[in-house]
Amino acid sequence: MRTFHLSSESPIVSEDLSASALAVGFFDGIHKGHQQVIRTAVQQADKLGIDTAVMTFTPHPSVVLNKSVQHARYITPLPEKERILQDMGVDKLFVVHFDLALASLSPAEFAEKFFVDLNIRHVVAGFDFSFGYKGKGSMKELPSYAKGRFTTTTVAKVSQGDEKISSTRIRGLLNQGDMAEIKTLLNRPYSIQGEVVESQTSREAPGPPMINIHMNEAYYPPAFGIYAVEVEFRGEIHKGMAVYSMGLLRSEQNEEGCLEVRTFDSDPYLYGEKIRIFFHDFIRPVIECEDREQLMEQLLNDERECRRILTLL
Ligand SMILES: Cc1cc2nc3c(=O)[nH]c(=O)nc-3n(C[C@H](O)[C@H](O)[C@H](O)COP(=O)(O)O)c2cc1C
Ligand SMILES: Nc1ncnc2c1ncn2[C@@H]1O[C@H](COP(=O)(O)OP(=O)(O)OP(=O)(O)O)[C@@H](O)[C@H]1O
Repeated sequence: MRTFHLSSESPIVSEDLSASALAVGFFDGIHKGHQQVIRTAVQQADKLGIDTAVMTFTPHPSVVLNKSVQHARYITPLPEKERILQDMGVDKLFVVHFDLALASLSPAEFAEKFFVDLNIRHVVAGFDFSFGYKGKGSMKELPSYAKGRFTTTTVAKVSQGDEKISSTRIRGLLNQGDMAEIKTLLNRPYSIQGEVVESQTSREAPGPPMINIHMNEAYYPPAFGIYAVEVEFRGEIHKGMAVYSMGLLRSEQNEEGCLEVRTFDSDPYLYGEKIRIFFHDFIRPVIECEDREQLMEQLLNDERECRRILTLL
């Protein structure tokens, strides 16, 4: 997959682009609804014998348009999106810089610059996709801008439990730490990749060493708490538990949050390595421990509970 960075000032990439079927939207999370849109583009591309492309935007429009809730952190920051889209068989990813100039393009201008000029022959989006100045363009009018130069497919609403699956819904579940429900909406566990910044035996916690991870600020953070996780490093998956907290005993508490994990059956020295944490379930909120004994007992209970959950996967 190739990634192309575009903006309203430089919309056309310098080379002649091969024809594509395009899925368009912000796609934060690449949840089941998004997957349906992207899979439809893959099917259309196969039918037409052309490439599959996805168009996303950066940053989130809410940031540029100064909305009351601004999404500057993502369920899937750009590198995660690239990884997932590559696995879905996408050939080209267009990352369009979202700024006020882009937001002021009329729907017709947007369709000219970002569909026709990029050699898009088919456009797929969901029932609620809007584009162009004040979001005035919709899938209903898109064929009138296409003037026969591309065809369109509108994907019907994908719901779960009578409610639309959306990035907003998943952000709400991350605020509650409801990783089990998130897994059903994403069709995969929520995961983050981070670098190990400390790999040591904790003064307080019993058992194998804690691994402290730097969680990139671009990720939308989960609720503080203890989670049953799988950890991927050096090409292998290990069962374990994670605590996401303000930095429990540290003298400087960190508003951004600290992520520590402990794997049950291995304790390699991972300093500086990139590892991936898959969040499967919420175990409990962070509690204030009176003494080392209470913490040790709590951690043994947590480990038992995590092992039970992870065995059922
Ligand atoms: C899965 C897990 C859960 C934890 N939960 C708590 C907790 O609820 N309360 C607490 O005070 N410490 C808890 N700890 C311990 C702290 O996260 C931390 O490792 C310990 O306080 C040592 O901190 P230090 O590295 O600053 O010395 C937990 C550790 C692990 C591995
Ligand atoms: N549940 C869904 N069913 C069908 N299409 C969807 C669904 N969710 C999103 N889409 C489509 O996927 C594309 C990307 O949508 P977008 O990024 O706005 O997702 P969203 O989950 O609705 O986000 P948000 O909650 O932030 O509004 C758009 O074409 C949109 O219409």
